[in-house]
Amino acid sequence: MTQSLTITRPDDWHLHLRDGDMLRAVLPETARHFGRAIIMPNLVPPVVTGEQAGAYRDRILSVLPGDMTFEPLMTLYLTEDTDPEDVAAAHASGLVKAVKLYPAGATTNSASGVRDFDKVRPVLEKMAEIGLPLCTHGEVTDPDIDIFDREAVFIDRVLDPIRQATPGLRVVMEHITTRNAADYVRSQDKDLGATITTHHLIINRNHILVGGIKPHYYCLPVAKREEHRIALRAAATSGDHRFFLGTDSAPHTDANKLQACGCAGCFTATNTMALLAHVFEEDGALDQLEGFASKNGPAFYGLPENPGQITLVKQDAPFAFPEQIDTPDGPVTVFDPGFPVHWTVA
Ligand SMILES: NC(=O)N[C@@H](CC(=O)O)C(=O)O
Ligand SMILES: [Zn+2]
Ligand SMILES: [Zn+2]
Repeated sequence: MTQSLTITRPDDWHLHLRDGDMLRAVLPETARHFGRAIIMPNLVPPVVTGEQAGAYRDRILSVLPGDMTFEPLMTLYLTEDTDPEDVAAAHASGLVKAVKLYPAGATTNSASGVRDFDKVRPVLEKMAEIGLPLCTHGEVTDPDIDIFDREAVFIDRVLDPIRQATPGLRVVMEHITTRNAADYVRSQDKDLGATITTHHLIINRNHILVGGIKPHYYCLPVAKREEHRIALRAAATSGDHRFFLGTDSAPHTDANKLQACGCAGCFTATNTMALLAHVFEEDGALDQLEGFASKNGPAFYGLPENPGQITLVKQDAPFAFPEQIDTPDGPVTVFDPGFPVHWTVA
């Protein structure tokens, strides 16, 4: 029996498109289903100024296939040298929709990130004044802190102090992976939201480590215990408008994933909407999928919802997604949930 679900065209509030050949190869995977995406600025070198964000936006649009519509929502990479006036001008022109905080060394291409949070105080104050959201990679980098605790410690040591010191600053906790993060979001009555990835709704740390190491499940923040995955599922499917989809689809070639020191990132752009339909149905919450993927994000960012719709269809036979996307740099493996998926986007 075929079942179908039509929802407002979704957006992706946390996406890595990279640049050059990789950008050209992965952009259609997102633009096929999503109307817009918040584009992460962690290129090499990073997208720091408004001028750089404008040039990157042009490069994205120049490789968008002619039969697709897609709006890249640009972000700036926060450094200790970021100029508050440049940020304000990039926001005022409509180009930039958020500023991204990477603690230096926390993740892929974060070397130019922030070490001394006092140095970015003037930028944060300007952002609070003009209503420009801060997106955070919320992990401390202190070598003494266990990697599985780095998100929870970030909330206590960095995020909450920043928010207390900067009233009115709007923050999106990106790719949350713990019950602690979901609870923190729920405990705050304004100016705070969180994105949740597709893969963190599906895998826990056992999937990475049991029965042999699975590099394609390795991303940052690393997946945590099962109780945290369950807490994320509860948050995503609850209808609470503070939680919305940010896939963190992060393409790396297989050559860069499958080596002694492999890159962090799961590539989920291709099958995210099908996987989410599976997950939300499993939790008896298909009616909440549209809020999570298509409504809560625009509401947080103060943007209209997308005009179009997509239809998800459930078939009797499992749908075979491509295992890899070919790029001139080499293949990129598509996230494999490890179970048959009967949903697909019509
Ligand atoms: N999530 C990841 O594991 N990787 C991201 C960086 C990030 O979002 O932290 C990437 O750029 O590859
Ligand atoms: Zn991150
Ligand atoms: Zn990311």
